[in-house]
Amino acid sequence: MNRISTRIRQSLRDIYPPEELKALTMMICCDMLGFDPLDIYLGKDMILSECKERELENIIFRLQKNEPIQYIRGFAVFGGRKFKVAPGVLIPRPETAELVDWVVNENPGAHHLLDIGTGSGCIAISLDKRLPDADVEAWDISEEALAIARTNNEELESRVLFRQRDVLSDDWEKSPSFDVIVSNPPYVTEAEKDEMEANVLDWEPALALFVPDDDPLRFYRRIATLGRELLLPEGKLYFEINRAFGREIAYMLEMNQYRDIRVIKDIFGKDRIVTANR
Ligand SMILES: C[S@@+](CC[C@H](N)C(=O)[O-])C[C@H]1O[C@@H](n2cnc3c(N)ncnc32)[C@H](O)[C@@H]1O
Repeated sequence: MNRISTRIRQSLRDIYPPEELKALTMMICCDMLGFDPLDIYLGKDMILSECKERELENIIFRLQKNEPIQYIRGFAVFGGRKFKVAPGVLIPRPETAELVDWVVNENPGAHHLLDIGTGSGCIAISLDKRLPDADVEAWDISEEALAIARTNNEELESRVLFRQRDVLSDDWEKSPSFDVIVSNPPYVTEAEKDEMEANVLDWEPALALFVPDDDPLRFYRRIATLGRELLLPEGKLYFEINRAFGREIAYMLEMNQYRDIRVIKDIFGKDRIVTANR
């Protein structure tokens, strides 16, 4: 191992598990400092310029404070595209890319789609890119998240219409116009905080993550009600869910007269997506 890799690993070994640290070290050396991966594998020693030295110091300092590497780099890769991210917005997760795949594969002819709680815009923009004949609209309550989503919209040359909207409020006109409503709303209960890693808890926005313990389905129930007004007769709902609530969400949808309700597992075998027809 060269001196730089050794320094990174020694500075961070108390915070990150060995496998994650190995991947982080490679990412810092190759993607962020610009070294050749082969040189790293061969343990070749490298000299850092003064500027790169300062950059490395800064990266290590921020990682020691548990800041997610995606915030340090300023972007996350989602569905093969680079999305700008910063502490005001949730870092897109691989499970959510599966949600996009389900929507695209099952609705190739959809004309009008809505993403509720868009965050970085990862779902809405991916849908816009993969369904080029469709119009995609996306809502979020957070001005900070919307500013990042709009930057991503521009940089990725997509045409999503972003709106600031509180989905829990009821102060706008509604008429059925959407073929699909998709949402990855806040779904982590306050009780689950104890099991969460510091890099999520200390850095990602609470507004994007948490729901009260006594009302974990609040966003799903609200969107199910809205869906009855906003979806066209054959329209569909797609939710990313907390794996603990698949059955409850399916039951709630049944009570709201939805049909063909399915609970779908993610790549890790956990209940992760619920879909239903209006
Ligand atoms: C779990 S994040 C999902 C972000 C993004 N869609 C993704 O999958 O990475 C939930 C999003 O819902 C937004 N949100 C929270 N409360 C909301 C509300 N009342 N109305 C609209 N959006 C809300 C948050 O700002 C956050 O961006």
